[in-house]
Amino acid sequence: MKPATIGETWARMGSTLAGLMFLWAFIQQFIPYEFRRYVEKGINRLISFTNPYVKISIHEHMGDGLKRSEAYIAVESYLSTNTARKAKRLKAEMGKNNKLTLSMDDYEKLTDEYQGAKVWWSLNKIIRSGTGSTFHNPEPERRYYSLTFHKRYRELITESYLEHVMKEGKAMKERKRERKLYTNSPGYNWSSYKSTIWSHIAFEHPASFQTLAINSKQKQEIMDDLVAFSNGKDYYAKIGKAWKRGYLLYGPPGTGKSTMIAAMAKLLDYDVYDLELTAVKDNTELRKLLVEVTNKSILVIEDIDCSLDLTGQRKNDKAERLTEANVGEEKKSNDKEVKELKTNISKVTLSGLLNFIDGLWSSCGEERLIVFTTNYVGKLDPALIRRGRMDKHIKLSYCSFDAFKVLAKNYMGLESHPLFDCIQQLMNETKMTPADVAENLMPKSVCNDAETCLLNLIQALQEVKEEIEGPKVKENQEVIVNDISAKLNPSQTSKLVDD
Ligand SMILES: Nc1ncnc2c1ncn2[C@@H]1O[C@H](COP(=O)(O)OP(=O)(O)OP(=O)(O)O)[C@@H](O)[C@H]1O
Ligand SMILES: [Mg+2]
Repeated sequence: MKPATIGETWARMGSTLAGLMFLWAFIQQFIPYEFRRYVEKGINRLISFTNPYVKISIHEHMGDGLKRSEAYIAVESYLSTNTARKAKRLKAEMGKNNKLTLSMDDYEKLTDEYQGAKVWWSLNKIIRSGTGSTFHNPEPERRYYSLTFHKRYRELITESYLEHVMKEGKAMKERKRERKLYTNSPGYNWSSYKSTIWSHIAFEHPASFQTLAINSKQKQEIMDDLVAFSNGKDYYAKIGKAWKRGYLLYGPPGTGKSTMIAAMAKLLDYDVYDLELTAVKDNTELRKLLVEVTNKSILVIEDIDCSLDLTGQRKNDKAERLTEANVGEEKKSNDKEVKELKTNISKVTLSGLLNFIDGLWSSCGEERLIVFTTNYVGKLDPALIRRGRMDKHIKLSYCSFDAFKVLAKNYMGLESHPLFDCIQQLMNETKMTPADVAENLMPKSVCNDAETCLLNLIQALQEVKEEIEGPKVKENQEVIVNDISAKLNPSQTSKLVDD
């Protein structure tokens, strides 16, 4: 008799195993559970002994289940390039620049080849039943990728292919990354199987350092500082400091503090975490939030003077007043309000915040900027803003002529105009925020041209000056403006005076 080939032997063993499995499936319903488990274990051992394939699982959530595993995310990105070409069932999601990104659908399989070795990837999920699911909180699903390959490639796959997948996947993720704006919104559902306690949207703010209207020297200095920080990994390691930097932006409302944060995020391609401190219950919750902040990000606390002590203090004061007035008819409603006020007071303390910015917790994660904004720098506790915590203090002030030129270029495409001299003179004598200047430069109707916008601005500047110095200024200024206007456009000569 002719000896069987290796292929035939495998085929025979496979069909015998399949027959045994079928038989087992039929008889197991008549066998007690304990015994069934024992037999199943034996069958699995037998299969793994005869099966020449190795399987590696990469789960989406590891350990405490809060954070998505980096390995899973890298595999997801790595496979996404193959997915569009090879997979038959795909999932589509809106990605960067409103482009659809495709990824494998659940239970789909893909093949890949690496240095002559063929591997199979599949996306599977485990559904945890019995956790009391509802319509709004469905059963939690745990996804995982399975990688299958022949055991003769074990070394190649575990030592080289997986490293290649991680490296390529991370690089692809970086290329496709879209910036995100995170918030710890108070109405957020803190369900245990959400992957993060922050909620986010895509961050597509149009502001950049090119459009930011501040003194050009100050702008260059800030940009250089930011770029040096983002390239400073080795430097921070050398000096033994956590790779983070604090910025305090202060100045009157409408001087561009929030706009600058958007410009910083665009320059460095960082995510923004907008921390609403008053919505954080206590220091423990603060720590939880901060541990979740990813690298390459800006953690922002806006209006820091209103966020911490002061708000808590004001609420405390009101609660105390209401408690004192607890007599007669009002007692019941006051009691309710006191209770509400007391439960809503954030128990985050200054020391809790400082501990995070500067203490041991500050070293978790790297390449992070922390930005505080305030209108009243004098109200802040000096401990909070001392150098080392807030390394760079940036004052944003009223609109200078230099800053006005940036706005004129952004809003009207103008680099020079005869009216600029008059505006420069007025700007030296008055104070107007960039937000107000920008508003005056916006056309108020479709037929408004650049010159009308500039005249509007001059009028607004005159009004501000008049408030400071009295009406005599206006008369003098009108003469100057009308002279220029008459030269520019005789038909509009008396526009300002008529207005
Ligand atoms: N320096 C600036 N450069 C360009 N635009 C500016 C600047 N300052 C203000 N603006 C414009 O004014 C608007 C308000 O500015 P922004 O919100 O950045 O001010 P802010 O300093 O954060 O104010 P607040 O203290 O009230 O939060 C922005 O939408 C922006 O268009
Ligand atoms: Mg702001």
